[in-house]
Amino acid sequence: MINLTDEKMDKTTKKKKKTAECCGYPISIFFIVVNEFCERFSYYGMRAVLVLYFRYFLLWDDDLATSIYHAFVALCYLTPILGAIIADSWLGKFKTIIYLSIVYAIGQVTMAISTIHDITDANRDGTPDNFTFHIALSMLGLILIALGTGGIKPCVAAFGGDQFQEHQSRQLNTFFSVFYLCINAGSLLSTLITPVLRAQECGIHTQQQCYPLAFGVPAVLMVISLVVFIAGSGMYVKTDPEGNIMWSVCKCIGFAIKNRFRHRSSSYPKREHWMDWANEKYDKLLIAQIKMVLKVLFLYIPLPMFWTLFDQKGSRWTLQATTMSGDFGAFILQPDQMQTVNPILILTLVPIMDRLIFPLIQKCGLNFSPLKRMTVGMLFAAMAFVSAALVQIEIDKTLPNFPSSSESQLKVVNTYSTTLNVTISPNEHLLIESFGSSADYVTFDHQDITVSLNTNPVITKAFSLIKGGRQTLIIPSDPTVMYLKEDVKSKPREGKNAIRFVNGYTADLNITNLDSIEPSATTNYTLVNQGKRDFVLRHGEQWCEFSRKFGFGASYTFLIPSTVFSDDCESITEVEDMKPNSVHMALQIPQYFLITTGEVMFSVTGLQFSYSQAPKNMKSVLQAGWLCTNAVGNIIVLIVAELGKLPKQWAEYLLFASLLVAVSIIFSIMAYFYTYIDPAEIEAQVRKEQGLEPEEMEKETLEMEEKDEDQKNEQGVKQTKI
Ligand SMILES: C[C@H](N)C(=O)N1CCC[C@H]1C(=O)O
Repeated sequence: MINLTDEKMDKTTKKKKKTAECCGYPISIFFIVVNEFCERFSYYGMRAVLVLYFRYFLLWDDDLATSIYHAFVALCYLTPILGAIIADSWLGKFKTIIYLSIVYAIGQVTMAISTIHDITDANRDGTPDNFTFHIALSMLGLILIALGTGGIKPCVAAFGGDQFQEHQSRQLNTFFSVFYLCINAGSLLSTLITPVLRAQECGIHTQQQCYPLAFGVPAVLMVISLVVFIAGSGMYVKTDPEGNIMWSVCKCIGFAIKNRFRHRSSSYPKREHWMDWANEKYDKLLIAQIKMVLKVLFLYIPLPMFWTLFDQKGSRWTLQATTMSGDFGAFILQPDQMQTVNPILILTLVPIMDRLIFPLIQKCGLNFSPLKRMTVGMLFAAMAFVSAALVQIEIDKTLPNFPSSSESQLKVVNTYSTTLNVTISPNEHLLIESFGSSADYVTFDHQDITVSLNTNPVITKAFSLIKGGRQTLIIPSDPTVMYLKEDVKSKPREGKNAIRFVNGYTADLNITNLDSIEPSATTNYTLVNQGKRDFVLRHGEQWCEFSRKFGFGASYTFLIPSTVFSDDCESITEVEDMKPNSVHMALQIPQYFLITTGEVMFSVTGLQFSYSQAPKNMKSVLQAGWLCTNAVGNIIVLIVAELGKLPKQWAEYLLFASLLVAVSIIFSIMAYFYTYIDPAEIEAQVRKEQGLEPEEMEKETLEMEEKDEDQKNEQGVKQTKI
């Protein structure tokens, strides 16, 4: 009885139901943040191994793999619109989260199943026999995941916000910070764990990289996320949707435009806002709510530019890291692991900003409003790209001088028994000792060359070089069969090292992990990771072991002499085709620090702002609008990647930085004209203007709800708590 009265009291005063609290916070938010942690673990964990799955399981090329990856990410940030419409117009946030989480979990399970190679590996050779099956299943899984993750994302944040009372605005802000911390804790753990799971070997018939485990664990986390959310069910404040609000919004906007057009003559008096042209037909409250949403959405127009820079962490910055050294002494960092610096910094910067920096700024009497924070956040991101450009300039100083598209480069390797005088027409003369090479590549601006060796008799041979390519002229023990071998002309991917062997031994050789190599032949490049690597050379019963410590991003040709077994591999000569990376990855930390500081100011604030400025019945819609800025940012990255790059990478970084500075200036001007609103206050004011005094409103609401309750009780329908 008492409970019912409390509930009615809450409803009449238009306040939300008070839920159980702990330290001033509703207990229900515990379930929401744990749910978000598990969901983000699931999402980022799956994302961490997705490109590798495309590349090495489905055997797609780099371009297709990265394009599909970015398209998937963009889709994940477009589907929030769908989720928001379902939540605000039809099911309400609670049910939308549950139903779409089920879709999401099914998607993750489908994805995990699609990675089991044994399903179609009838001949048991370790590779799937029916790629179409795996591609179709994984695409279905990805579509379900995008629908799920995007669909619930605007609802979870807004649903969390709904748990707070009007007087809890300080706690509400802290909630959004904690929410962001959970996102990043989930992201950090999963991006560390899933690549390790992927590197395990598993399988029924043959042992392969364990993609099913790497995708299976995120699937389990998604199920846990759903269970945790349902567990909190009894404690949530659940606001019901107010009919098909999106349809009403569209009709109202359409009518306002049509009506304005009909009355375009100057004889009609102007109206304050173009939406006021809907006054004739639509409720003033709906018009006021649409005005609030449109005002914020208009402000969002410049925001995708921030995400365009932010999302390049995973692409351009990771590529930059592949040209750097990740040797930190106590540990080795791989180029793609550098990305984990972002969530690590979020976990430290959010509390520092919230507890120290923002209160300090406030104490100094400065008004650091949300929109100012977002502008400063953009400027930090621009500075991050200036820092990336400076690092790039340092890297460029250490990079080899690669040929331009009209040039060709040539190096000479001599495995003949004596020193040779090599003349390359018209006027290149090189003296190359036995089992040695020319000091560096010689650059030609023409392709046709003639090579002469000072053997007796003189050997002369004509070659055509590859335009824009790098090649090595291999002179074997029989110089008459000298030949060209193509070299790598960019830094090997992922910071690996490209190595190959020239067989100067008189018979076939077997080398660990390589095919058998004939006398005088040269193997193709093999990529090896940083660190000490051992190779065993074998011919029949004879063998010797050869060890080499590798850095990052180098390329070597190893020359095997005929004496290789008699001196226990000691006489193998190393020719350095490309120097290892020398600029340290630690130099990327300032740019990560700057972009993450920018993210805290921009993204956490944007999340809070989108919630606080939205009318009650359109909270998810505005969250979706906010997430869409991220989708558009990703699409711009895709377009930029397709259009190609500026000739100098540092110039491209500076271009992006300048664009973001320009955009942040535009945004600050727009923000200057924006007046912060209290949507609840505006709604109450409009109601008052409509002639409903607060007491009358309360009475009317109470009467309506009582009638509603009686009807439901009569029908034996279980009462939903609001
Ligand atoms: C991992 C990022 N630091 C991050 O938290 N996000 C990037 C896009 C928005 C946000 C997220 O919700 O994942």
